[in-house]
Amino acid sequence: MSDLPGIVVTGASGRMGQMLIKTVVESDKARLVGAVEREGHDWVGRDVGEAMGSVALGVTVTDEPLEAFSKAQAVIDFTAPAATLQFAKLAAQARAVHVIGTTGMSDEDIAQLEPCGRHAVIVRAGNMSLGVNLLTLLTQKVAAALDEDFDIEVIEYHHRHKVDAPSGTALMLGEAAAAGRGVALNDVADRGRDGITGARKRGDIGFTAIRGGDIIGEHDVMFAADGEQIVLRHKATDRSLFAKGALKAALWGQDQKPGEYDMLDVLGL
Ligand SMILES: NC(=O)c1ccc[n+]([C@@H]2O[C@H](COP(=O)([O-])OP(=O)(O)OC[C@H]3O[C@@H](n4cnc5c(N)ncnc54)[C@H](O)[C@@H]3O)[C@@H](O)[C@H]2O)c1
Ligand SMILES: O=C(O)C1=N[C@H](C(=O)O)CCC1
Repeated sequence: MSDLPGIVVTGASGRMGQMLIKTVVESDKARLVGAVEREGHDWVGRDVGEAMGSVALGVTVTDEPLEAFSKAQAVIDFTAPAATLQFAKLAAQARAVHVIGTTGMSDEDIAQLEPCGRHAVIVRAGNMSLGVNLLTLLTQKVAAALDEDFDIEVIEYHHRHKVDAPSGTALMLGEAAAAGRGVALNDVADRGRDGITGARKRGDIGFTAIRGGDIIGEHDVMFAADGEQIVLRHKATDRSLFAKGALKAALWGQDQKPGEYDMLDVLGL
């Protein structure tokens, strides 16, 4: 039996779930020990490789997360907020590193992770890519250098299936811009304009969400003043980017003390 860290992937049939399974199986630094789907899903009870239309991997998809987590060193979880909250408690119980890529979590949801982080390592980020995490630092720097003559707008573009807005990445970038300005994002965020909105309020950080086709994920941070604009942009062209970042976080988490971390910690940025 290999002593490589054992990984469970939740939401195994999802866009990210399948990409994560492929990434773990192809890695020589980890092994796949479990695949979890929701109760009633037609993949439950099937070999996950075969369910993905490929060769058998010897891992049967289960709807019993605790049983799967107890055999693992890490859980990689890109699912939905309610599932992630349940998985956080179970990963803490199993003392497994919990890598959370799920977005759309409310402030109340995020607060519920705190007790879990006392027992296990949690790494959570709305975007696991090096490029976006670097972009948060650049955004903070540019926002700090410019005054409120520059309106800040975060524009995000995603595929037609995405269910949450603004994207987790857009919120990370908004937080970074707010930090650069020395304000709390919740005090200045302008989300979802419609109708007679009135003119833009000075100092607001706006969010625009575009949904269509198969766009993997694109983000612009626009600083717009009279006579000039600066646009910082990240474009993801392959979902494996997020899966590779998540696996990196799961491995990094093996050597950390219980607590809540983000990708800046993992990447040492
Ligand atoms: N942080 C990042 O880098 C990053 C990158 C891409 C996507 N995401 C986020 O990951 C999440 C998933 O995205 P997706 O495109 O793969 O969505 P998806 O809808 O394709 O997959 C979600 C999967 O979760 C499963 N699921 C839901 N509830 C479950 C439960 N209780 N138990 C087990 N499985 C459950 C669903 O059945 C589905 O297979 C979204 O929140 C998305 O925004 C984050
Ligand atoms: O496909 C998605 O959904 C993505 N979600 C993340 C977000 O909300 O920012 C990262 C990009 C892809």
